[in-house]
Order: sequence, then structure tokens, then C-alpha cells
Amino acid sequence: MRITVIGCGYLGAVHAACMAELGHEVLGIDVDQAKIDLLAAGRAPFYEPGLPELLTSANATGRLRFTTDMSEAAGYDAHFIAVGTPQKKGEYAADLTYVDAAVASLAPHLAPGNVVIGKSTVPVGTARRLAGIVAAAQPEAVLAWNPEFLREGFAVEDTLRPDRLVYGVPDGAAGEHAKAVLDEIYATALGNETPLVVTGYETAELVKVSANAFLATKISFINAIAEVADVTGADVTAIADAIGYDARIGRRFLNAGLGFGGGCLPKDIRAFQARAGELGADQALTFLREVDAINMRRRSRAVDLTRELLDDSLLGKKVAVLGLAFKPESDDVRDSPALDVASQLRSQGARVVAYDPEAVPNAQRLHPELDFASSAEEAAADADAVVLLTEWKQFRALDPEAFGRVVGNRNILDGRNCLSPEEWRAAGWRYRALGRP
Ligand SMILES: NC(=O)C1=CN([C@@H]2O[C@H](COP(=O)(O)OP(=O)(O)OC[C@H]3O[C@@H](n4cnc5c(N)ncnc54)[C@H](O)[C@@H]3O)[C@@H](O)[C@H]2O)C=CC1
Ligand SMILES: O=C(O)[C@H]1O[C@H](OP(=O)(O)OP(=O)(O)OC[C@H]2O[C@@H](n3ccc(=O)[nH]c3=O)[C@H](O)[C@@H]2O)[C@H](O)[C@@H](O)[C@@H]1O
Repeated sequence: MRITVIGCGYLGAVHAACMAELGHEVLGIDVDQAKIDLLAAGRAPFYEPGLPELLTSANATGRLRFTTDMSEAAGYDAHFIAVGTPQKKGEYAADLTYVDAAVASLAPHLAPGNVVIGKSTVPVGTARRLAGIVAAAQPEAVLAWNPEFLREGFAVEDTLRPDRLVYGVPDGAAGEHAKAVLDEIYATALGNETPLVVTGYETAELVKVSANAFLATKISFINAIAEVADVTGADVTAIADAIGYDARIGRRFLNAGLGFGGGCLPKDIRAFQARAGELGADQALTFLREVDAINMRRRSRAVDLTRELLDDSLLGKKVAVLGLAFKPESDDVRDSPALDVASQLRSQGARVVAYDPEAVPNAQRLHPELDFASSAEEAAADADAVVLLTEWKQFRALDPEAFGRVVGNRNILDGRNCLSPEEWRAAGWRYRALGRP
């Protein structure tokens, strides 16, 4: 199948490379010339495990090309829309400017039989509106909605071996055609018996935002329990283990700590609330406001705990921040809880020196006022406290005794509940965590 992927960011670049890996002929299109130049040279514009290898092998086969020129989309059969849908400035709603611009610039190049496939996360109702635009430009083209569930850090694996596929298609022959094209694109996954849900536009759009709302709710649920654990001396990690043994609950996404961030969960739960309000279902999602509030409280709690570790004053104290990305195995700092805490510590008077294995350049662009180090040890040299905010493997593996010889004072805040309190205390550290005694 000849496929274009419009928008080559965290989602689109991985999707384009994976589609080429599966044997399709792929054209990646983006308005960002620098990104396209890197991709065309076979280099990943961001950190994502497995992506560089895929780009190299796809370039070698000649099945993957990149351009900024939308007119090159002419002659391709299927067009994925993978542009950003960020939160509007000062509002909860999603900004659909990029989606609208992408579809408008693609429209003149559509041919009969083409399928436009939405992948971006959008407010319910968007697909039906865009279907009208596609039909007006090319009556024999069809729009489908095919939400994406990949996780950053596992994006290649999740794209090549998704745990389910969802197609939102119109009724009738147009829908049958769209489904047939999607089946051909995903033939490998479908051959591996990946569950498939074929439904209408609105359901497909709602599957995506419901999934993210559920994940966010699960995290905030355990973080709310962590707040109660904190005032009772209970251990939230043991609670998560114990309730997680119940198969109806499950242990995954019950890691209490600094909470969720990134380019998706926070903006998606806000956009979902805004859209429900527009549709007159205001009451339905009010709980998501609480999910968001619990999540944001984790960040201020981390700052407060760091201050407590430093005898109630951050002023002039050196704090080593370990981790800046919103999660390990990513360089993404969009709405990163770690970066937010680092910035709050600095604005409250601490001397912050931060290190992250991959996210320093992105963090530096957003917060040039912070100081950055090139290793955990350099960040921690003579520090009054260490705060671990993203649970990279190399931080979880730190030796408390050896690391203790680097710092000024053995104070540590484990913001992700990923260290052994016993081991760190045995090495003479004052250990604090969120929801753990
Ligand atoms: N990042 C992720 O893990 C996932 C993201 N999503 C959704 O996918 C969408 C994209 O997200 P990301 O890739 O993270 O965003 P991103 O910001 O990394 O990438 C978006 C890309 O679209 C490009 N773009 C903007 N306007 C364009 C236009 N008119 N024509 C061509 N390219 C254009 C931008 O230059 C940028 O490279 C969002 O709706 C997001 O919610 C869904 C699942 C996973
Ligand atoms: O729509 C999206 O973009 C994607 O959003 C999330 O994926 P992602 O943001 O890459 O990362 P997650 O692994 O979900 O983690 C999100 C945040 O939650 C935090 N988290 C996760 C799990 C947990 O138990 N506790 C916790 O605090 C992480 O540290 C991170 O900040 C979803 O997991 C994907 O299915 C979805 O496709």
C-alpha cells in the first residue's frame, strides 16, 4: 500500500517508519523542515528506542521518504493524519488548528478511492466534520478514524504489535472500502489475531479519550490513597501490590509518586471535559477535574517534602534533580512533572542542578534558567539533597553507599517510589517518598 503520514512527531515518525518496516511504501510529510531533514538523513529527531534502527533499515530499502511538500501526496492511496492537538492556551479545549490545516492542505491532492485516516487524538465530533471537508474536496474519497494507543518509550513495539485496533468508519460502501484499506495496512497485526473493533466515528474517537481518562484516573486514584497513607504511616506501594493481585483491579498503572505528565494524558482529560461541556454533558466528567487536581498536588507535595528534608528552607541549598523527562525511556518534557518540580524548587530559592540521560536539551530549551549536569554524580556533587523525579533504570540502580560519598548531605526524595528505603537508610540516607514512610 502507498501511504502518507502527515505530521512526523512522536507519533507520526514512528508510525511512518513502522509502516515501511511492514512493507508499505511510505511518504512522511511535515511542515518542520529541520525535522524532515533529520528523518530524510535516517536520523530520529527525538529519543525513542528502536526508531533509529528502523529508519536506517527503511532508508536502505527505499520504502520510506520524507518531504515538506504536500503536493507529493498525490498518487498515494492512504493518508494518515498524525499532527498535534495540544491544549489551547488558557483553555481546556483541544487546539484543532493543525488538524484542520493538514486536512485543508491535503484536500486538493485527493483522488477517487483515497482513504484519509485520522490518528491524532481529537474531541468527539471532529471526524464527522472532517469527513464533510474530505467529501467536498473529493466525493469518492473517504475518511476513517483509527486512534493510536502507543506509549512513548515503547512506541515501535506498540505500533508493530498493537494490543488492539479500532476503526471508525462510515456506513455503507464507503465504510467497507475504508475497512478493506485499513485491513490491508494492518495485515500483519491482524494475522497475529490482534483484536479489532470496527465502529462509527464517534465511538472510535471516544474509545481513545476514554482509555486515556481511565489511565489518568487509575494513577490519581493511587495517588489519592498515597495522600492518606502519608498521614497514617501506611505504605502505598504495599497497598498497590495487595489490591493489584485482584485481577479485576490489576497492578499496572498503580505506581504512586509524582503523577502523570506528557503530551497526552493531561491535555486529553482536559479536552474531554471541555468537549463534554460543549455537548451538554457537563456533569458526566466532573470527576476528571479531581483527577487533574490530585495529580497537580503531587508536584507541590514533592517540593514541600524536599523543603522538609532541608530543615524547612530551600534558600541557597543545592538540590540535585535526577530526571527531567515525563517518564523514563523518553526525552519528552511536555508537561513533565519532573521539570515542573525542578523549576518550582528553583523559584523557591534552591540552587538546582539537574541531570537526565536524554531530556537535558529539551529541558534546557524550556527552562534555560536551570543548571544542568552531564551525569548523576556531577549533579549530586556536594548537594544538600537529591530528588529523584523520573525513574530511569540507571537511577534505580544507584549504589547508596558510593553515591553517598558524592553528596554534601545524605538526603533523598524518591519521587517515584522506585528505590529501596531500607537500603538507602542503611547507608545513612534520610529517605523520604510520596506515600511511603
Ligand atoms: N506522542 C504519543 O505518544 C501519542 C500521541 N497521540 C496523538 O497524536 C497526535 C500527535 O502527537 P505527537 O506526535 O506527540 O505530537 P508532536 O508535536 O510530536 O508532532 C506533531 C507534528 O505535526 C507537525 N505538523 C503540524 N502541522 C502540520 C501540518 N499542517 N502538516 C504537516 N505536519 C504538521 C509538527 O511539525 C510536528 O512535527 C496528538 O493528537 C496526540 O494526542 C496519540 C497516541 C500517542
Ligand atoms: O495518548 C497518548 O499519547 C498515550 O498516552 C499514554 O502514553 P504515554 O503518555 O506515552 O505514557 P504512559 O506510560 O501512559 O505514562 C504517562 C504518565 O503517567 C505516569 N505514570 C504511569 C504509570 C503509573 O503507574 N504511574 C504514573 O505516574 C508516567 O510517569 C507518565 O508521566 C498512554 O499510556 C498511551 O496508551 C497513549 O497512546
